Amino acid sequence: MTDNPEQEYASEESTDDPTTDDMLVETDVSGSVESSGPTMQANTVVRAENVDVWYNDEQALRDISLDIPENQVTAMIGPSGCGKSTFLRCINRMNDLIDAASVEGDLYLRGKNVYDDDVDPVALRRRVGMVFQSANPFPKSIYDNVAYGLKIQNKPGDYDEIVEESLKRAALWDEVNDRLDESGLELSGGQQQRLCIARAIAPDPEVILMDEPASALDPVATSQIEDLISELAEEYTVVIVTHNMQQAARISNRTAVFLTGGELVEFDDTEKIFENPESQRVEDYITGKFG
Ligand SMILES: Nc1ncnc2c1ncn2[C@@H]1O[C@H](COP(=O)(O)OP(=O)(O)OP(=O)(O)O)[C@@H](O)[C@H]1O
Repeated sequence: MTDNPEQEYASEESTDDPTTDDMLVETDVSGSVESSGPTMQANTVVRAENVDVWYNDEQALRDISLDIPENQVTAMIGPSGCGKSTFLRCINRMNDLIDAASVEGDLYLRGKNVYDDDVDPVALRRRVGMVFQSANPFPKSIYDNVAYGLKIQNKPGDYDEIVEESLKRAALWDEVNDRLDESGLELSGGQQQRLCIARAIAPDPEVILMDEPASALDPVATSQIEDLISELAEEYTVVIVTHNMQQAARISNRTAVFLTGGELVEFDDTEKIFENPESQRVEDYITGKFG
């Protein structure tokens, strides 16, 4: 346990030794839409129902309910401290790694409640990949950064092929294919972030969570990441937290607006949120009157 879930997540990934039980639970987590939860639209991948999160006595999220659709980019926006990252971390149970955090309510991945006792969070996180604000490649070669998750899971398959395909999908292959043995730490910031995206893609997750993935990058690298996110949504369901409203407007299909107090105030098509929001508070936020 730690106050730094990002660090814990990386070390957990790197030391994981999958068991047969993990694999069983993995099958459950990826089960059919009808598996054990509520009936939901066929294109709903993640459903939150009445989710509350506390850090000790402080409530960070209040009664959050929303459906995240498949093969789309869903953006989470809102002022600092309104709970966007906390919500993202509910989806792959990263909040389990924070001692002070407690989660109530239901969070389904394809109809299976990820907080059920029989769900192994490590198996869940193979299904729900994550990319963080600051690129965090392992101190290993470019190749090993991408292949590492496969190796520790003993995943069958042609690793060379998977590494190449993942780097291509992350729009990095052309820049690194002649130096796969070099350290991932020698890449530029934008390349490191694309390497982390390739690492997240390699185990073939269903959902990719991105927590401000471009906020530490220059405009050119940011634009590359934005293009990449739109392409990724053809294959994966992407959920992105961003402080940058223009970025949400550019790349997302749906936008959730969280406001101070951990409330989800509006969730709708991105165009509707930015052009004609229902809530005055959302309009004030979008137009920069506060936040
Ligand atoms: N590890 C933690 N321990 C205690 N409180 C926390 C922790 N992480 C977040 N919080 C609190 O929970 C609330 C929501 O934080 P969170 O980081 O989810 O918001 P956010 O909208 O993502 O903010 P930002 O945009 O600044 O990243 C804040 O009040 C924050 O102080």
